[in-house]
Amino acid sequence: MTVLVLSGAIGAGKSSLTGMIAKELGTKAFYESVDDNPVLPLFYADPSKYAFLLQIYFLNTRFHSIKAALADDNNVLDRSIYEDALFFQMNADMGRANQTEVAIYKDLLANMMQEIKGMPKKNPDLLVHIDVSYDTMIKRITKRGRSYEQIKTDPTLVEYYKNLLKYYGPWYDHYNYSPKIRIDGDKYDFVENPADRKIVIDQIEDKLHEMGKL
Ligand SMILES: Nc1ncnc2c1ncn2[C@@H]1O[C@H](COP(=O)(O)OP(=O)(O)OP(=O)(O)O)[C@@H](O)[C@H]1O
Repeated sequence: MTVLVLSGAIGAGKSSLTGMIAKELGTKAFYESVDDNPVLPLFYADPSKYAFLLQIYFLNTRFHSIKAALADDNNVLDRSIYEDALFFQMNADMGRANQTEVAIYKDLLANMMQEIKGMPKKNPDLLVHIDVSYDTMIKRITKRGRSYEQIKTDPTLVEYYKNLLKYYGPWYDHYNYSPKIRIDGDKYDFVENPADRKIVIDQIEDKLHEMGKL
């Protein structure tokens, strides 16, 4: 039983790589559903009003998929629950949530994680983190074209995205729930280039071999 979890900034390619890993390893993919998230467009339009509600929404949906994934056999999840606290902390630091909201969120998250501790598997086996620069992130966000994420429509997102990348470095360094591997998302275009895809998949499989999971 092996559970992999992907992490990385907006547009890093987590969902695409999740599908590729699942296909290669013959495992089941769990996707965060973005397009039917009713709070996300509200949040982008008015972050201060909806930051807390958005976190509660994500916490709930991620808890659903994490429970299903950890109770089942070999799985790949396209986003880790551990990154949500990073997003919320950053939004709070930007003045979009108050300390009471942060405290309630952290308490609820800790309470939910206690429930996971009682499950057969408590943590993922491997975190696959995709590193991207600001330029790559913007290229992918533009290519994908979700209207509310575009910096052309909302120039304040430039600061939001740059800030997010600043939070991701220390977040990855401190992550210690499982072994981890870093993928260079600038160097390897695993979506468009089959040779790059093979290199990335090999890196992940080598890591799993090294861990005795393959
Ligand atoms: N905890 C969170 N707080 C605020 N916004 C979040 C949070 N989690 C995800 N988002 C937002 O949800 C959207 C989707 O995020 P995410 O990075 O998971 O998917 P994605 O952009 O499709 O990634 P990828 O291209 O790597 O698959 C983005 O607009 C992101 O800013």
